Amino acid sequence: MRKIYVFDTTLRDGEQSPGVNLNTREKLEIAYQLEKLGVDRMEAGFPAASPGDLASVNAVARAMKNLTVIGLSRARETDIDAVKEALQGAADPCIHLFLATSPIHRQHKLRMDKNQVLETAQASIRYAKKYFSKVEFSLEDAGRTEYDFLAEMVGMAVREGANVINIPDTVGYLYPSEYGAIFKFLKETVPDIDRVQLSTHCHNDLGMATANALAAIQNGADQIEGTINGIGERAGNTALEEVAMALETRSEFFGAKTSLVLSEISRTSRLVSKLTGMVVPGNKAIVGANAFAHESGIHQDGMLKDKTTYEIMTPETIGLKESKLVLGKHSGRHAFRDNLKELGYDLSETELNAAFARFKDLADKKKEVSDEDILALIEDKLIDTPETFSLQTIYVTYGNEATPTAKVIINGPEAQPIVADAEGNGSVDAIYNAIDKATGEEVTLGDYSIKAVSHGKDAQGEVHVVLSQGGVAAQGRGLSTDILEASARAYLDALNKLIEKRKTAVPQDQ
Ligand SMILES: CC(=O)SCCNC(=O)CCNC(=O)[C@H](O)C(C)(C)COP(=O)(O)OP(=O)(O)OC[C@H]1O[C@@H](n2cnc3c(N)ncnc32)[C@H](O)[C@@H]1OP(=O)(O)O
Ligand SMILES: CC(C)C(=O)C(=O)O
Ligand SMILES: [Mg+2]
Repeated sequence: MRKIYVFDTTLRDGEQSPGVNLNTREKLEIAYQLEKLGVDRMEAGFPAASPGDLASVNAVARAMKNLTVIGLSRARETDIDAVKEALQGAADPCIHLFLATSPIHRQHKLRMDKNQVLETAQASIRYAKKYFSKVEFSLEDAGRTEYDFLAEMVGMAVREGANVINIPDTVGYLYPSEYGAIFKFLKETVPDIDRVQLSTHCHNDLGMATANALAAIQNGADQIEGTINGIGERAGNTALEEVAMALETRSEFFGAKTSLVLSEISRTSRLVSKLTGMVVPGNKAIVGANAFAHESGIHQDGMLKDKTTYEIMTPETIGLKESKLVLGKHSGRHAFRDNLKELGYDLSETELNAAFARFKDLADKKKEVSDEDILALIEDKLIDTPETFSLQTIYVTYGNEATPTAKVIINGPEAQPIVADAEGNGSVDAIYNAIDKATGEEVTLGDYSIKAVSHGKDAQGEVHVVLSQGGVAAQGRGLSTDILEASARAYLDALNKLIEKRKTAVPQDQ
């Protein structure tokens, strides 16, 4: 299996993400985690950018004992001097020089012709070689550079003694077959190309950064440059975790592997997200919250029968505990039953069907149904009290400067539903006054409490009430994604229990 070297640039190109600014302490924290992840090379920053960046690169350089620490530099002596200063104390220092080679960059940005670019690059490699035994040279915007000029520049860098030559698709422009072809061309054309390592560095402007990096590997690249979570300039860089897992999962296809400690991927991703403030989208490959989560019934059924039906890699590989079967409106009975079993409930087929119907009702209202939601649904119905009164509908009118009013439609012992309306001190009070009117029951509200039983804006609210009547008290519980509905349900639940207690009460001896 061919080894692909991992060059992490989270601390340099990753930090170039708009809005991201890492201080020395944060850079060090990420660096230690990248070391655990097993990256071979780490670009710690761009020392000429600012005194702060120089200091951070130096702190990282001194801290890392088992890997190469790299500082970025333009093709300028002052930048190279800054890298020299920043990498003092590094166990294995390397300078990364770059100069753009494409016609667009030559003409508009550098305002240099081909010769000037060649000579500037050559002079900078020569200068850097005086101080560094390891030099990487990057042809910025190589992806949009003429083939013959690429070969000329790479040939020069090989002769000048660069150790690694990087061929970036700086603006994420190329299609994998085009990008791969450049590596093939250089391998076949440039004399002594085997004396250097070729490196891939891709950006994700058209969403092809990972595919392009893999195409480069297929065509002879020895090193992959990228960032954790794919952060970086504009749409970001190649996500290292994606390439590492593609090589791992399709090893027979690529015949190449990184030596990353894959089980550290998830932890590294979380840390980088936390410290950079760049949230990982739920659907992000490998490290997104949904990457190992399944919501639809047919997929969940497949997963329960055999995980390979819907997972091409295991969550354990990247350091996660397990896959998730998320219960939601697309889930089916298999996953629902499995979830109930995990929660300690083994329901009969009839009970399961009834519970499943209630679950689907709830799932229509909520994005995700949590274990707490399921428990609340099941336990509420396991202790079944006959319902003398049940809620059909409530309407509430509320305004902070108006008296709240409520109208309720209640199913009672008669065939015809009962309609009543009332005012109150607040919305809940108005609902309870309307229920009293509808049921004709006189009860006293002893206690009222409310809590959320799951999380988020669409959490279920659970209301507890205690009602009393003639010295007899009963508790009621109501559950809904709406707290006013939960309040009404709790009141009716307690009322039904009071009525049951009244029916079964042993008459007192006179
Ligand atoms: C593809 C990449 O990711 S490259 C890395 C990009 N990262 C960064 O730019 C972050 C750090 N950069 C900075 O802090 C600043 O740009 C500095 C300190 C490096 C330079 O700042 P300034 O001196 O004010 O120059 P400014 O950034 O405005 O312009 C860049 C200059 O560098 C030149 N330049 C650009 N690339 C190179 C290069 N590889 N080699 C030599 N000169 C270069 C530009 O032509 C321009 O030169 P000019 O001033 O003669 O027109
Ligand atoms: C500095 C170079 C390698 C770069 O980041 C790019 O070309 O994208
Ligand atoms: Mg880049």
